[in-house]
Amino acid sequence: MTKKIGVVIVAAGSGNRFGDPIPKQYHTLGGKTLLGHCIECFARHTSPELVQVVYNPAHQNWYDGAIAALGADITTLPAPIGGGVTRQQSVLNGLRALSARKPDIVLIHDAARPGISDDVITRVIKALETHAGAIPTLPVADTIKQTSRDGVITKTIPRDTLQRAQTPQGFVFETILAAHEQFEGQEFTDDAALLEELGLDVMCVEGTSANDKITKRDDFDRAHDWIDSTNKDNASMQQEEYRAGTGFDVHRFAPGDHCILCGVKVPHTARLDGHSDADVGLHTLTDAILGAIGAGDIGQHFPPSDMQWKGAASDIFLKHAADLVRKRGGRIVNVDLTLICERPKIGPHTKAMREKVAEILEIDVNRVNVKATTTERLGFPGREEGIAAQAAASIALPIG
Ligand SMILES: Nc1ccn([C@@H]2O[C@H](COP(=O)(O)OP(=O)(O)OP(=O)(O)O)[C@@H](O)[C@H]2O)c(=O)n1
Ligand SMILES: C[C@](O)(CO)[C@H](O)COP(=O)(O)O
Repeated sequence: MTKKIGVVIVAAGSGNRFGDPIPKQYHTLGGKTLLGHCIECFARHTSPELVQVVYNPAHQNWYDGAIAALGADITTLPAPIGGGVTRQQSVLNGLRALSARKPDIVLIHDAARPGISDDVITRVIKALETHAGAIPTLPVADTIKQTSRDGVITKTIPRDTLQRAQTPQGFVFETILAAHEQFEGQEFTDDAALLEELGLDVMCVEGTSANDKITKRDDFDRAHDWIDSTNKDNASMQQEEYRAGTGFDVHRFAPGDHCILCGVKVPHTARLDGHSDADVGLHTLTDAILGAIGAGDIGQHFPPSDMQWKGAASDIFLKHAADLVRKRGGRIVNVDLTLICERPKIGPHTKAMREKVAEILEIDVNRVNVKATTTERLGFPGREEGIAAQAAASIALPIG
């Protein structure tokens, strides 16, 4: 009898060791997020209806962007379920959500392992014909040392019986659900450990190095190598194309004591005048991003005639543009802004401005540049009648 295969992909982690504002599972390789690669691979072994993603609801925008970049056949993917504070709790939430769909077996996978292959999945499923659990592993290649807390070696551990555990970890569904329910709140670092605790056999099958977990930045570079080699063999792999957009804006000065520039309050002898908070920096960046995705300009999305934008904080406009990029499955590669004025002096504020823009766009601060120039006292900026700004944005969008 053909077994009904359920899948739980855990993607609710925050990627602290990866150290980027965007959680690692939402970083892209070859036009798709790490999570997207996993979803597509498992959907091939079962149907998308049986693939349950576990996520952090605070990551909704990133999640939507990840799904938007996938093929049309993924549209029947169930809504993601919220995770817990530990991987183990996230797995349990996923298993509970999946139980109504009554799978016979379940494969539990880390979204942080985008290099999962059909072969590894097939080996795990095959081993489940004779065992309650099966996991992919790789033998340990290095000599393993046990050390004291201060780093002095206390023992050399024979490595011939040691294996590195990967995912997907496959189980008879009812067995692993019952085990996770029983051990809820106790700490285990993988799912196989729960069956081990119950004295049940878990079989090891051969994993692959491409399936190693992305934990730190270096691991991500390694995964880039994997995707490059996969692309050569797989014409259907989705590719990215790069788009550029530019923006330009001017706001005049009016009586006041500070300007809002890139979301930062900059003390000055005048304020900038405008329908919103007149943040010339954020308006210009918004136009550059809208330009790169062919989405018109800020005035079309937020008409000056609309009173709801009167005095509005311009964060809203820039965030809207970034959301449009993510909804198309794209990502912001970098933005570069030049503020053009004699005064106020911008230099002392560029760090805070870059951080604020990065926060609004939800990208790394290294992808944001803010600089300033004068016009040598020529023209309206030179006469200190207002501030002009120009910006460029580079966006990667999936092709096809
Ligand atoms: N509360 C958690 C913690 C982790 N995970 C998922 O479990 C997998 C393996 O965890 P790990 O590599 O530790 O991911 P993070 O928890 O995101 O990373 P870190 O420990 O560095 O914060 C990842 O796909 C992660 O998203 C999860 O769903 N829920
Ligand atoms: C489940 C796992 O990926 C198997 O290697 C690993 O144990 C997850 O551990 P982490 O500490 O949450 O990265």
